Amino acid sequence: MIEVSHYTKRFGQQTAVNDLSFSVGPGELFGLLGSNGAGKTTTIRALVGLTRPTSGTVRVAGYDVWAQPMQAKAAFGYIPDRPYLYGKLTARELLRFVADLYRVPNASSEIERWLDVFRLREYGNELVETYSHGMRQKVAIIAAMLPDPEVLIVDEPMVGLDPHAARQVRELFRAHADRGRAVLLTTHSLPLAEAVCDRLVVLDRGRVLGAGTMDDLRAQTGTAAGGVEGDSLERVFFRLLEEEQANERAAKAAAGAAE
Ligand SMILES: Nc1ncnc2c1ncn2[C@@H]1O[C@H](COP(=O)(O)OP(=O)(O)OP(=O)(O)O)[C@@H](O)[C@H]1O
Repeated sequence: MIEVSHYTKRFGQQTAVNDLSFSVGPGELFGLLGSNGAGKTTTIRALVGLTRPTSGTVRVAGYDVWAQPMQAKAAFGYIPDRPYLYGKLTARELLRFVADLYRVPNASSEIERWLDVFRLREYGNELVETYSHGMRQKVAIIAAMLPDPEVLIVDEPMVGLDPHAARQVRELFRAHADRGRAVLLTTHSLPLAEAVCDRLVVLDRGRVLGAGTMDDLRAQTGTAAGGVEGDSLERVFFRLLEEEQANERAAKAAAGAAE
């Protein structure tokens, strides 16, 4: 349902993402991890049609996001890390607007159900500009979920959410995937990624350091083979970064010796 094939994005001289390929199928919750500046948001922006790949292709629900933007955009919901919401609308008005755009069946009752889920019903007639950061985040999540999208694309979902809402959202994404949808999320929360993701890609400075299930990553970093089965994603993540740094030092030393 999501296919990223040899995606590369350059900004001037800088390569933000280099030859990234992965796919996310129905029923899968997929995590894109990496340090600051790794290329996560750049990848997400390509998937939702906000930035054009320098090379490679990105497809959502079978549609090339750049060649068939209307079809692709109808198939996914997007929760950005900094959502833009029309502040002069109330939450109900904004959600009604989204429901009309996507022709959501039983829109009124669906909107009320979602406002209930996030305990926003009593604030539903307040202007969004009066909302706290977390409340806006919840409205952005509802707006993406209302059309029940085949593909859900989420950039840093938990920022600003209280612990109760964060748990709800985690369960919501898992349940969405379990209903045969595809969910792609980026996060800095390794415990979150470990708890909900079926497969992961770890990026660093635009390159893939590791990819696969938790077991694949453990095998790749030698932590399972070394008898430390059950190693946390945090350990695996740091191991991948350490290995990358060691490889770079070795390459530099080899280059120095050759001069
Ligand atoms: N519009 C742009 N112009 C120039 N460089 C950019 C642009 N957008 C992103 N970059 C660069 O691309 C690289 C990857 O950035 P990106 O925002 O994708 O990282 P990220 O993994 O989402 O990081 P973070 O965890 O900090 O959000 C960074 O070095 C960033 O400076």
